[in-house]
Amino acid sequence: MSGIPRPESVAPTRLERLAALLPASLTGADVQVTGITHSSREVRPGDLYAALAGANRHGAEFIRAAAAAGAVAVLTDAAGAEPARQAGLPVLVADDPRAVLGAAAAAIYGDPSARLTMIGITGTAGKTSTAYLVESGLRAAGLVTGLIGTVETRLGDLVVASVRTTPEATDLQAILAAAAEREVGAVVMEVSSHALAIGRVNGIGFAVGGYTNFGLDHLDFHSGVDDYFAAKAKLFDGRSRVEVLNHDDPALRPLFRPATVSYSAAGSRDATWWASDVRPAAFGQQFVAHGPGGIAVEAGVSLPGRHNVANALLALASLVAVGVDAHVAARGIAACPGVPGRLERVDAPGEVLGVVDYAHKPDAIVAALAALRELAAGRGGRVICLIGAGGDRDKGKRPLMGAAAARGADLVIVTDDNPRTEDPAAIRAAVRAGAEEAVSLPKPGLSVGGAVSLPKPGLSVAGAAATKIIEVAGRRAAIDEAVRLAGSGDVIALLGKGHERGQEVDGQMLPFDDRVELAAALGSGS
Ligand SMILES: CC(=O)N[C@H]1[C@@H](OP(=O)(O)OP(=O)(O)OC[C@H]2O[C@@H](n3ccc(=O)[nH]c3=O)[C@H](O)[C@@H]2O)O[C@H](CO)[C@@H](O)[C@@H]1O[C@H](C)C(=O)N[C@@H](C)C(=O)N[C@H](CCC(=O)O)C(=O)O
Ligand SMILES: Nc1ncnc2c1ncn2[C@@H]1O[C@H](COP(=O)(O)OP(=O)(O)OP(=O)(O)O)[C@@H](O)[C@H]1O
Ligand SMILES: N[C@H](CCC[C@H](N)C(=O)O)C(=O)O
Repeated sequence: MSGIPRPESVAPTRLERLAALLPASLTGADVQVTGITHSSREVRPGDLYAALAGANRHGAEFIRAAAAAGAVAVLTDAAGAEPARQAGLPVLVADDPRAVLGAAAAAIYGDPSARLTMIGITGTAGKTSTAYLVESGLRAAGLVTGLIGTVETRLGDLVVASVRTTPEATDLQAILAAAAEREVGAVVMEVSSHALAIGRVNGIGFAVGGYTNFGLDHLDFHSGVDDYFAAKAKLFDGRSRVEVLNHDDPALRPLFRPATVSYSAAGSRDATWWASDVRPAAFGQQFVAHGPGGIAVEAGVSLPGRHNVANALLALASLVAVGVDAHVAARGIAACPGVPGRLERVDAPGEVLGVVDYAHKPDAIVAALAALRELAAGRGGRVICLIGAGGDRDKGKRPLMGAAAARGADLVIVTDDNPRTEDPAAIRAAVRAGAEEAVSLPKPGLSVGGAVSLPKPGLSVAGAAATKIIEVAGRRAAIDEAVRLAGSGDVIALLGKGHERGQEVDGQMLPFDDRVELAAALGSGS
């Protein structure tokens, strides 16, 4: 079992009711169900098992296993109906069961999102960071909070590791019902493009939908950039009462409407919320947030980089939209101690600053390195960047990631990041090719803050003449090499793995935490 929380008590729902609601046709007895899952491995007694057609298998193959585990009925498509009948279970047949899964789960768990203030955050980069800042603001307002995202799921004091960024509809509705049981008042959740595309958040009305930015990612899942954009746009199809969009990202323009709340870290006064007087404060930053009616709030964020001013403004605008006082919200955001694996400082002695960041796509690399370059400049040091790309994922982004690293760092060490089933040397070669191409071209100015300048796929990227590029096989060896090459004042940035605790090689998850490895290497002086 995955450990995804379920509610303690659930009022039984009759299949006839679900059949009328979804709609679906019922064959067999009108039994009652007390839970729902899409995975035979997660079935609990009394569950409705949703047997879905997948990219690899049809869930109908697992109906007998689900029945053995205690499933009392099946929700499926026409192809799954016969296997369900053969297993002796009543069956609900819907044209597209995945599309109605959210509605079914919401009905079974008593429509929990209607009892919660829901804040959904989408965007290519910044969802996790913004969600933590929102949660901190909600807490400052005295609410019991829920947070659902890539790193973890938190319901009040309960913390469980997340399986993915946005849970499947069945799991999500169970988590929300458990949240409501635990007196949670407001939930902030990351909404991935996968989730919107396959309907994981169907059945949820959001008080706020927030959008960080649109860049290059997940073209292994989406058929193209337009499809990726259309998936994210679904959060703004009427399901979010207030829509908060990044004014600085021109890609979001098509989604702007008269009632849109916008924010600008670049300080555009055309935005509803805009930042001025951005200044460094220890590792983080302070700024003034200007909002509707001429309000000006002293604000801060404990993380560096203009992109984190953008994340903080989005958090502030979202909090105000759900009724939190702007000053309270700003205090809460500033009090957030940091986000696991997002520009996270490594605790180690010495004159080298070690930072771990989850940047694993081009614009995140641009943003992270821009933030660290400012810090390095203040320390009179260089930026040493360690970068790899994940195996069995979008191959198109690899050279662009290499190029972004070369443009933002003084020294790039190309190494491995979850090679999965691929040849690590071939992945490194693709990343390195992009980095080397960038080095051969003139270095451009970098712009950050939503409108991160991002090389377009297929086009040449502007360069980084003075940057040195080396390749080291094996992440541990690469970290040791980074520490060996670092001098006083330098910043070592390990990009790509952030909060991850494993390195996936050939189907095996080997324990590996960048934060632990870098601290050890810095501590021993490698
Ligand atoms: C691309 C994608 O989203 N795929 C999802 C899809 O998988 P699929 O269609 O391939 O399913 P399948 O493996 O063919 O199996 C078919 C059905 O049989 C069921 N099954 C399968 C085996 C078994 O023993 N018992 C069983 O019941 C499965 O649960 C599934 O419902 O349906 C499954 C559930 O029905 C999801 O678990 C699965 O997410 C996969 C695991 C996944 O990795 N998704 C990632 C890419 C994802 O969602 N990422 C986003 C974004 C992250 C980011 O921003 O970086 C996220 O929100 O995490
Ligand atoms: N607003 C932003 N604009 C550009 N880059 C950002 C922004 N916020 C964070 N980043 C960068 O992207 C990385 C991932 O950030 P975060 O986890 O907050 O985003 P995410 O959207 O949840 O990412 P993912 O989908 O990869 O889980 C960070 O480590 C940082 O380098
Ligand atoms: N949710 C993302 C995370 C990628 C992180 C990076 N370390 C990699 O392995 O590419 C994925 O699974 O594609």
